[in-house]
Amino acid sequence: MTVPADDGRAPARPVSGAATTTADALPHALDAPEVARRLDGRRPAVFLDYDGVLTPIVPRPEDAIMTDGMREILHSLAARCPVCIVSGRDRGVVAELSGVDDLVIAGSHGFDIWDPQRGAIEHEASRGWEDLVAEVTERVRVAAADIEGTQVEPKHASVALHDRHVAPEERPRVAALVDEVLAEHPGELKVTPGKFVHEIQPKIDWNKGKAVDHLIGVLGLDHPGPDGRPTVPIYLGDDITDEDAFRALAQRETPGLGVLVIDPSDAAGRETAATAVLATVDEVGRFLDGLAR
Ligand SMILES: O=P(O)(O)OC[C@H]1O[C@H](O[C@H]2O[C@H](CO)[C@@H](O)[C@H](O)[C@H]2O)[C@H](O)[C@@H](O)[C@@H]1O
Repeated sequence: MTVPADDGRAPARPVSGAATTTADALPHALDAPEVARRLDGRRPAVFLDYDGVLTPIVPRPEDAIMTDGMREILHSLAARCPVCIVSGRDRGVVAELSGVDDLVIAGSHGFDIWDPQRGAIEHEASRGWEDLVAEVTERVRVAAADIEGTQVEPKHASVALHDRHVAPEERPRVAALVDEVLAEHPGELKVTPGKFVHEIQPKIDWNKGKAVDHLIGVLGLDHPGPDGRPTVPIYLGDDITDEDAFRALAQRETPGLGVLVIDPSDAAGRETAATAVLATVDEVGRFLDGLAR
């Protein structure tokens, strides 16, 4: 078991509680008998990460625009089963970049959940951290201005400090800034890892996994669907933060299905609680298209 460091930095590998393996040992979701077996006779409820799953990773966050084709696949799937997007981004940004405003979106790593039918979905971590996040966002914005190439993304319940365009030799300065900010707020903040991004969040026991479990309860997805078939939750994600959701599904009484989207060349080094893998956003489209039929 890897225990989180006490400085708020997330562990590099998933904390146990669900069995993990390296991604190169997992079957491919498009032809895995295990996936077919778990879906057989069941209605899927599909939870989807955004960046790296519904859109490829691109150099600038604002350019991750979902294709019309993926939007059609999502709508066709949503006509047959529940579909929710669960993103580290703000939900308004997800709606704008995806062009989707009629699905449940859990934004800000699941802190901010909106259902077009029910409105805001409240939970135990819905509020109480606003002043802290505003203060930290301003602190990071001012300090990062001195480090060329950084991009600060203010968000509803966190601030993302991107360093993709920072010279490699300057990146330790970005990490040092994050450490400084954490040290200024002992016990109040955590930083979750991402792809060339440090996500500084309130240190609250809430994450994508808790959000998915909460949604399953609120949306009644732990009961059979209208056609009487039992529901099986499926989560597709690519990041370390998505491991919380894979674990949450693996630990359910009737386990759900986690699908890790990962370039095969990175798979040997990635420990995961997922059940199967896909390699690209195109394969995600084919997998969802198959579920939609
Ligand atoms: O949970 P997600 O929906 O996967 O969001 C994770 C973060 O994605 C975005 O950053 C990442 O994707 C960008 C676009 O491809 C890329 O330029 C960046 O380097 C990546 O870190 C987003 O900007 C973050 O706010 C999300 O938390």
